[in-house]
Amino acid sequence: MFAEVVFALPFRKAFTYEIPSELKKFVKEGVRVVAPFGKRTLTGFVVKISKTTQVKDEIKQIREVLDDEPIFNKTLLKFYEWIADYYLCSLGEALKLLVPQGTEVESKRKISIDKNFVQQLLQNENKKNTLRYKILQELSTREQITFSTLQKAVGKKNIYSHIRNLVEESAVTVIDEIEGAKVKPKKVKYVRLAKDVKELYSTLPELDRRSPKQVKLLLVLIEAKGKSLPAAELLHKTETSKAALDSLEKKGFVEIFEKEVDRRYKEHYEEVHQEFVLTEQQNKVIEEISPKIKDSVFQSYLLHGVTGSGKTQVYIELAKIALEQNKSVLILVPEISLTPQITSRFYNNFGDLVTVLHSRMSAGERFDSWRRIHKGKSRIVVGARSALFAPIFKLGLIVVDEEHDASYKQQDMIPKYNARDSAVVLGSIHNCPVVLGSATPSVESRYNAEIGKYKLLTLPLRIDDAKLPAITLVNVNAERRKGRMDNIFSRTLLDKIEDRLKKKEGVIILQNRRGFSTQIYCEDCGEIEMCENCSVPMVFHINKNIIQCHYCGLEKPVPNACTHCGSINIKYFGTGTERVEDELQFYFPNARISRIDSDSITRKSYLSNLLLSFGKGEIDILVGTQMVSKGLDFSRVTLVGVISAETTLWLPDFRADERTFQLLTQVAGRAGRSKIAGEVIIQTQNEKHFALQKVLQNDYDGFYRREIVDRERLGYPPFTRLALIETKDKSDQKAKGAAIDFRKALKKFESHLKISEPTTALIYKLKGFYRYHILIKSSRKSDPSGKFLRRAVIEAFTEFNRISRFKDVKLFYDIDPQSIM
Ligand SMILES: Nc1ncnc2c1ncn2[C@@H]1O[C@H](COP(=O)(O)OP(=O)(O)OP(=O)(O)O)[C@@H](O)[C@H]1O
Ligand SMILES: [Zn+2]
Repeated sequence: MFAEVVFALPFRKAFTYEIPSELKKFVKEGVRVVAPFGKRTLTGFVVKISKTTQVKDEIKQIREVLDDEPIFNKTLLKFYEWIADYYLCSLGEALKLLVPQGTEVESKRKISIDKNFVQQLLQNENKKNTLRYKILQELSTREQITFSTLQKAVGKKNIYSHIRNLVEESAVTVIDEIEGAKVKPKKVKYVRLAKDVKELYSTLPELDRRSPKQVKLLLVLIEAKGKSLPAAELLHKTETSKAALDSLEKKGFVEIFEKEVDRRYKEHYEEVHQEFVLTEQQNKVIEEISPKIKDSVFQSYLLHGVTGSGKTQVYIELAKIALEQNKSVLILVPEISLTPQITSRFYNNFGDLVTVLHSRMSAGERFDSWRRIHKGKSRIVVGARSALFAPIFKLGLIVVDEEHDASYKQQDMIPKYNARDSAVVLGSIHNCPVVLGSATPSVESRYNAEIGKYKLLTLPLRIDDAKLPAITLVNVNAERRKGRMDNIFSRTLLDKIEDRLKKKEGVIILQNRRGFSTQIYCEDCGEIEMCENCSVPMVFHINKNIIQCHYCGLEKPVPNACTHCGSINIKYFGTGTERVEDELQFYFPNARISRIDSDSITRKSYLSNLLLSFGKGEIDILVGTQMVSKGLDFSRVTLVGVISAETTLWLPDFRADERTFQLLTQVAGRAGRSKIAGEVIIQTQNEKHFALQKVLQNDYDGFYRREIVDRERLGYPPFTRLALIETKDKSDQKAKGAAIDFRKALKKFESHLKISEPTTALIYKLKGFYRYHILIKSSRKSDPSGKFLRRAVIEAFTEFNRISRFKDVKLFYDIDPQSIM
């Protein structure tokens, strides 16, 4: 018997292995196996089993099987094949998304060191600035080191020839050590009585004289009436030592055994459960979708419901229907740790059937959550982007809440998938409806609704007849001329805040930049303080009293003088959330103000506690970045202020207007969600800008109509499909050379595709790497599925590898990029 195995490596083929007879029972399609690969040992996925093989070369054997039960079946495999094909990665790289991190088994190359001998060699070395000397120096201090650690330590990659020499000199040996899974089920020691109580009682008096502590232990266990207790808890409670317990075990009084515990992510945010009579518009939506759940019919819906229209309750009702049908439910939300309210509402309705999956959980919690889903114990999965890959077998409904949110796109790792678009494919494979919900649908989804690919459903009214908030645009330039600006605040906004503080109503202030001031500028030489690894300005953080790069995290002390010319004439520009908080506290010394941004949200309980306090009225004003615009549902918020609408407006990206419209409409939607009317003040220098005008008029459709015309005229999605090619290297010349060569390799596709010349990326240098971009556009008319575009990129890559001197330059493809910066 043979197994076809794929690995999470960039090889687009499967490798054939023999299944040794003792593993025959366990190797099935859909399990993970450990197998030799080249000089290493790796974890791979079995995608096919066959009786015979055409392979003529030597066939290696599978070493180990990791899963008792398959983690994917033929249906699910189709989905991962689609991911690999569409986002241009290997099937193994796609399947890697399915498994929790830290569960793979791999070999690591290690260097085992004869320390004394290496120290001798080091002393005999007379040249002290050679690479060999540096290597010996590193080796002389330890017994073992991995190749990669040594490479990092000496700052060079090409250490192999030196190591080979050292092996010949018998100073070191190279070993391949297999490292087991880092994340495992958690087992805890439990104790229970091994004899019956009567028998025990008769021995107690005797025992009490010699070992009163042991008696104490037994009494607690007797009290537990046959139930087992965790050993740690038992010892703590009785203030006894492990020795006492061990001795009881030896005497046969108790039994100590291991029990697996379920690690659950603890939610800090809780709401009281509420029952509702559904509104007519909610019922209409549910009536439309529920037959599709019952009959297992795929259909994608765009649910366009204004802010506060009760979309969450629609999802909950639909989930109830899926559960009745014995099916599971997947709810995707953007950055789940920011949306504790929706999670809490699902817990309130479905209790233990719910599990969450997100990046703030520990690896162990995620692993246990994954296994609960796999076993079918957790049937409602609420999670961020990566929850799309939860091992759900009987899926009855997929919801993508806030479908317009950019966080659904994986930007950093391969494959760079979009969870929203992939969710639609997943639904078609599982034959279930997919609901994309938003108050501000993405232009692409709205267009898909227009051409009938998605079905459009609407919730045009707010719950309880609440009115959408009244919005005012405040022109800061005009206000400044009238002397009605106090630094970054307009009088208009300050007056409104004062009024709400008096009435004890909640206020939310948005400034979509963190830090205190976002640029440090020298008035003498005109230079801006830049990051040394990235071509972006350093940001001043007053709380930590540092300057920081928001791209690579580099922190430095605040400069006393310009680092270019030494002048002390330095000025701070640009407003971040810290400054907003600081100034607010100055104007309203008695107000209770809290800040929400990625600097302040460091602990997982912080945001939940903060939102609880805000809900109870213990905090008056929340200041934050876009984090405050996402889904917050507090009836006491009656005022929303935006310090500057410009933070997203002038980004050199074709989605800048869309992002601005969405951000402002969403944050405005936090106000007036209940009986008391809400008000929104947006400060801007561009009040005539159409995106802001459409926010003001609360006119999503108007925004869409105008935007879609521009997209068609300029040849952007949804009328074209984009692929962004990025080259990146520590050497500017090499990164540029690779981009030029890749562009040459693309030349023969020019008649069908619009291909830009290589350009420096907008953030030209990032974390020490120089970046070049090529943007490819493929028309939806001539290439509706994008097949031609993908083929062109793959073929160009093969050609590039053949012709280019810059093959070792890092090269990335991004299909449907969210941002082209
Ligand atoms: N049928 C109902 N009757 C009364 N209240 C309801 C009903 N349905 C939902 N609600 C309440 O209305 C409020 C707004 O609903 P929800 O938070 O789901 O809005 P939303 O559509 O998701 O808005 P946003 O897009 O702004 O996040 C919530 O407090 C919710 O509990
Ligand atoms: Zn940087």
